[in-house]
Amino acid sequence: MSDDEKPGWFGRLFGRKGPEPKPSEEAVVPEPTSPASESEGVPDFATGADDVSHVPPPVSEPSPEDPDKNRIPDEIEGADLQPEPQPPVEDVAFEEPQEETQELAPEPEPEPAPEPLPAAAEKRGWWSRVTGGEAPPAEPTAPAEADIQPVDAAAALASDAVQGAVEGSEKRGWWSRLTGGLKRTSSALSDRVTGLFTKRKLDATTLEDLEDALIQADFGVETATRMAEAVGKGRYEKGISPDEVRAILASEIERALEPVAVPITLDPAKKPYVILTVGVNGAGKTTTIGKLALKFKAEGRSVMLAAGDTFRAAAIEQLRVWGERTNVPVISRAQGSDAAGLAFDAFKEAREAGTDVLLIDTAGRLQNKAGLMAELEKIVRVIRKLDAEAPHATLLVLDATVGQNALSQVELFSQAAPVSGLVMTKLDGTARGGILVALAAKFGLPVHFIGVGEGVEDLEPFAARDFARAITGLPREERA
Ligand SMILES: Nc1nc2c(ncn2[C@@H]2O[C@H](COP(=O)(O)OP(=O)(O)OP(=O)(O)O)[C@@H](O)[C@H]2O)c(=O)[nH]1
Repeated sequence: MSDDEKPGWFGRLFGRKGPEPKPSEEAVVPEPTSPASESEGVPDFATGADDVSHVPPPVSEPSPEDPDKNRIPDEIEGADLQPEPQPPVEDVAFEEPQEETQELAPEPEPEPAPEPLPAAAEKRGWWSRVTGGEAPPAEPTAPAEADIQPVDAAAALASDAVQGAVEGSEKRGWWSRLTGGLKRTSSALSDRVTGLFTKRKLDATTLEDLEDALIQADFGVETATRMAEAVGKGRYEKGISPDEVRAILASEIERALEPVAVPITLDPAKKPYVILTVGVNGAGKTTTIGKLALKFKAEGRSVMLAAGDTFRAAAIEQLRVWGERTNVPVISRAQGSDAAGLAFDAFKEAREAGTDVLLIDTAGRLQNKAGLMAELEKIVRVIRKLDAEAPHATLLVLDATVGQNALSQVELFSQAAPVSGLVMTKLDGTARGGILVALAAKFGLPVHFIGVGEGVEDLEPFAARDFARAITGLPREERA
């Protein structure tokens, strides 16, 4: 289909979306009032990349009547990297850690008392299918060490969050969780498709409206255009049912996502296999680490956690509670300690204990963005003193509710750490789950896991076909 056959297609596409838009994906995609989607409230983690020059800022055109009307409030823009009213990190200076492991003080009384692993932990099968590896022998016991200062209210909150994640998992299958989690996106999309294609002949206006719906779901302009064109191909002035449209969209989405649906593969020769997790605060790093720890353990792998978000006491405590609940040792130090030194010590300890997987948490917020990036670079540099190939995987955890801002977060974090794959959380909290497709189109980074809820079973390996069908409201199709 040529542009001549679609009068007003691109004119409308680019002309209506802003006064002076550029013909690029980011310039055209509107963010209604904030970097996050309209439905998510006011996340304080919605940015993290305001100095990435080639990524345009979210829509912030002043209104002629009220210049402040569309201004992005300071508390949203860049808030994840603003100072916190916490004691400052003491040692941001690059003091490389010495070989000696620091003495760790006795661990405080665990609070609350750890509970047995949920049934999910005993479930096997999916992880084997994904990792393909043989389950290693039983876990050697490594000492749980910590010198965390007691954190009262924060600890209680963190414990509640972990408790909710563990207990909030009703016994439902993944497909049901996935479709439930993607409901907001799929309903919005499906309603538009039904409205547009019921008893109507397919014309340019209908396709433009479809394209708008896809853009609103954060698929990105390029992908939305391609998908709308696929629907229109050879069908002008003919009838097409909403289900046919959904099927075409699903197949386009699957095609775009198939190359990035790559499972994380743990190399058993690397002991420990070091996984660094990065991302802005609130994206779900700590929760993801806890859920992954549970999954790895369920496969019989031994796991150790490193509480590398030394900036926030609550983050340390949250990881400690995850460690208790999953019966996994957590290496931590007092708030404000050097995160790179902690990562180094944890690596050494995991190696000495013969641990299979070391999951390192990191801060998502520091006193400023440069500090955050410097800390990540330092962690990577320091653990490479023990193994030049470490970290063996660096997972960037992205919160789907930040919408197009996820694109700039990938660019920002990739500058500081060797991001090897993505985990997208909170797809249940947005009607704009198409962001995953936009990310795939732009970066082609492997998407290892997606999260569709707070429960431990709400994080699963990413499968392109299931996602494509769930997001378009189609029933599951079993592969032959
Ligand atoms: N609805 C929903 N909530 C999620 C999902 N993943 C994580 N969360 C919740 O998001 C919140 C933040 O998660 P954390 O794991 O604390 O995020 P973080 O990136 O470690 O944040 P900091 O510790 O602040 O750096 C918690 O309440 C989680 O339960 C998801 O897929 N869906």
